[in-house]
Amino acid sequence: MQLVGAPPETAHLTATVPAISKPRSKNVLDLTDAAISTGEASQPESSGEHASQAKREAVPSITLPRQSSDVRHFAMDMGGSLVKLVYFSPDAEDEAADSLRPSFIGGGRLHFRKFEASKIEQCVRFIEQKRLHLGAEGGKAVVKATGGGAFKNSELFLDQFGIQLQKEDEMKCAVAGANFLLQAIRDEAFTFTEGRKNYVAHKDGSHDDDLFPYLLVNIGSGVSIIKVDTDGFERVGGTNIGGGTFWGLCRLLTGMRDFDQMLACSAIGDNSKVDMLVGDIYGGRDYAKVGLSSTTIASSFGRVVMDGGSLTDYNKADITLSLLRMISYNISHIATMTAVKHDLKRIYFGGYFIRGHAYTMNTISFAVDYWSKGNLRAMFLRHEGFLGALGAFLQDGQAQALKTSPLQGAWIEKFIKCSMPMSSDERLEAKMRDKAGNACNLWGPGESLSISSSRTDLRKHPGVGRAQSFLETGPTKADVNTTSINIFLENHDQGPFCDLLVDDQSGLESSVLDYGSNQLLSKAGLQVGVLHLVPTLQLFPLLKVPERYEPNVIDILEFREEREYWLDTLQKLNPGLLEKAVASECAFQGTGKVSCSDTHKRAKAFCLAFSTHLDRLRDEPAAYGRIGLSELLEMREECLRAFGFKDVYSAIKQQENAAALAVLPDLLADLDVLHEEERVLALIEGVLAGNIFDWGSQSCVDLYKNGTILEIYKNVRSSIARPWAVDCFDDFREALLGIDQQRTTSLVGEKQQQQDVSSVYHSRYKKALVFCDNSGADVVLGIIPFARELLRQGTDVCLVANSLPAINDVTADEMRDVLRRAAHMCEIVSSAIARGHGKESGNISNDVGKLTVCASGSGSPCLDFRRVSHDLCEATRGVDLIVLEGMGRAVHTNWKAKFCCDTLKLAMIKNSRLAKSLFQGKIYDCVCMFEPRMCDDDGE
Ligand SMILES: Nc1ncnc2c1ncn2[C@@H]1O[C@H](COP(=O)(O)OP(=O)(O)O)[C@@H](O)[C@H]1O
Ligand SMILES: CC(C)(COP(=O)(O)O)[C@@H](O)C(=O)NCCC(=O)O
Ligand SMILES: [Mn+2]
Repeated sequence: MQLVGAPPETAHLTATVPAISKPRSKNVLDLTDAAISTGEASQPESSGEHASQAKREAVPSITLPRQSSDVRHFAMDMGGSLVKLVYFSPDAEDEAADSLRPSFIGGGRLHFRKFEASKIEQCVRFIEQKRLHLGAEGGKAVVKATGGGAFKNSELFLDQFGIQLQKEDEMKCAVAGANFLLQAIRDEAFTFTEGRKNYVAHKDGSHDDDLFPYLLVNIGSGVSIIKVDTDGFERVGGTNIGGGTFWGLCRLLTGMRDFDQMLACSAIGDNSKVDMLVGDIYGGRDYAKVGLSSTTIASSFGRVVMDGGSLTDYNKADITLSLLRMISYNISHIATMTAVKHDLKRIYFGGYFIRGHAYTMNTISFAVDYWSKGNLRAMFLRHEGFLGALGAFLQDGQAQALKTSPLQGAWIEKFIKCSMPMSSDERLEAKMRDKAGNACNLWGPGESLSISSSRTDLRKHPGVGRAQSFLETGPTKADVNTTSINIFLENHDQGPFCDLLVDDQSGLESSVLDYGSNQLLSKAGLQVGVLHLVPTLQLFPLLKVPERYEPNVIDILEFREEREYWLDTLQKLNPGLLEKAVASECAFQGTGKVSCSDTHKRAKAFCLAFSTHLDRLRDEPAAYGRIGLSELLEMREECLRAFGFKDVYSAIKQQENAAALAVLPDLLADLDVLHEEERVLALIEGVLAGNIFDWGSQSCVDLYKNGTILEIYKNVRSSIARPWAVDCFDDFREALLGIDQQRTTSLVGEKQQQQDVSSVYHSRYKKALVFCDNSGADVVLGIIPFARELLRQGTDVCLVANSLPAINDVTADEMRDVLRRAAHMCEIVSSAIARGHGKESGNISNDVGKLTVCASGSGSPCLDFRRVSHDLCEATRGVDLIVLEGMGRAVHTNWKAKFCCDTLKLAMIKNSRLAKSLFQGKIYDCVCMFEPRMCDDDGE
């Protein structure tokens, strides 16, 4: 093989168009592609008491990937009970992330915090610590503020920071926040019935009739009831009996001060001890004539007088529950009547009172259904408490940008879990506080920590939450109740019992368990009720019906068995992954760079965090929104990254690439002597055989114990016989080769004779996007020869690979490297690369297509076409063939996806259950699915 035309080492293989930068003034936020995330990963925190307190109160942050980094903004909603703060942090500060994800530069996140209004000094200190008060280039930050506190605290902010709060109307802000969330954030709204969240699909704001008009019931200290329409809003009602009423009365009657403690306490209450029920009045009977059952509350707290009781006679839990029901029912009643009066069909409940609390939401849902006679369903918002603060934030000049930016597809959610990456040993000290508030090590010398579940406190609270300790011996679990509860942890080495406060419903609140400055257990570990999202990219332009696109083939939310199978499967893969994660860094031991004990701890922490998410999903499948297997697999990668594991399979990928590259020239020579028709088959077989190298599948990992990659490849290669489980090969060959004059002649004339390959036929495709899967034999011996054939026949080829590592998938950078090396072995590849750079090179004719590489924007083994890189979207120009390779990209996701051009899906199925459920097949079956273009405007 002649070696010509290898591009210079520095050359880039991508022929992507530079990102289109939108005109943007300094103080205008660019909301394009915004999304939500709770990740603290990009937020190195100061470790002070207040900072960590505030951190525990985080809710999902919203990512604005297109925001320029010189804007500093924050906004506040200063209510009667709570001060809500929304602030923006540019991603550019996060150097680690920058180096990893070039396409996300210029992004940022909106973070959410709350403070008690009576403790405004905590909020001030937080702002100081975060340096939020400092504007761009040493100037002052722009601060929008709403709520009464904006007036009340005006001087405080002027004195402290020299900041003049820019006051905004409270109703306007609540509405702006709600509209924004409902239109732009996927899975923001949900109904809640019998403990189950059902997300409400809006058509991403593109169809206003889907959303407007609606009634917004904001339950803060008091309640505002607002009618919202496309062109404005009106406060049509309200009630003074609100969240503040509950908080205040409960405090008076029970002595408790903490709102969440109150909610937790109510969980074990029995309101019939305090409330007068219909049955109490009717001698145990129903009042059937008007449809009241004997158990209906006739009079909240009415029983007290009946019993002649005084405060000390009543249990705190009973009082609390009675209060919670009284207030929730009352608000729901008024809200429903208001909706009916204004003929509104949609009713959303917001405000911090709801607190993501299951009982509150169940009560409201029941009451709305009851009073509307089944005509209305209560809907809730994930960012319930932050409508006003978010709305205030959006008042800052950027509201215009929001109105003009095309929302559809711009704000798409994705979930990440975990806390920020840990680098220092100090951070690795998992800390928790004992009863006296002193920090004690979670990992003691013997690392033996257990949850003593014998405590009656735990038994009393049947619950949905779950606490876990992570030990050498495996996790110990204890059930906890629905909000905060003391779990007594016994640290054998350290002695003391420790309190672990678990918050499960909303994930907003505190845990006394802290992982360094990192709150491993509260955020990453016990991750409760919070959706984590990462930057949104763009909708892939070649999707046939974007509105109906659903990446996942299996619905793990709907089907319990499927869900449990995949949760178990991922759980079982954890120990092997932990081993690989450790090996990926400990191999470098001795260079002084990585401490192995640090690595071990992070690996264990990763396992704990990820397993905890899996457990959480077992208990509450919709906890993180409508997620599928693709999101689970991605969550695993995000978790690894968050615990500092950048590329667990890096060494393996390099070895496999080298081994495969060593035999590439021979393979190419073998292929070149084949007749074109046989060659196309051999090439597809090669792709399918190469796809067996998947370190994410347990069966494959077991297989690798029995041979080298080349042995395995050869074996598989020789046993890949047609017909495959799904076999559209003939159609593809037909589509590729076409029946042109030249080919017909050659077939008729000299069928058996070997030919000068480059002149036999011309591919019918102008440009192919090939979505590649794994490193090693897969890309080198499967994809490269296939792509080379297309190139030789004049098709331009863009090889699309991950932006970030995921299992052993090839990344775009690795792809460039592999191609550079392949170019030394093959003239076609080197010429095609040069042509991809706009150069002519070598003595190959201009018939050779252009070869480019493009990063997909993904860091997952699957692919969600709702959010791919801008570069990829640009690369779709002129594409008439899409090739999706691998189980993750072509089967788990996109099996049913239809595109506006011919599509070839190639994969080996490395999971028995999947093979069975898709086509009654078995493990290692292959699929070669070919789907001709699906456009309505067919016919050129
Ligand atoms: N951690 C908490 N501390 C205090 N109140 C809380 C907490 N969580 C929820 N609440 C409830 O939320 C109410 C405040 O809701 P919010 O929407 O912030 O209204 P406001 O703007 O009037 O302060 C409180 O009166 C209380 O009922
Ligand atoms: C993560 C994967 C989708 C990657 O497959 P690929 O795209 O490389 O073909 C696959 O390894 C998988 O589904 N694993 C599930 C676990 C198992 O079968 O053991
Ligand atoms: Mn893969």
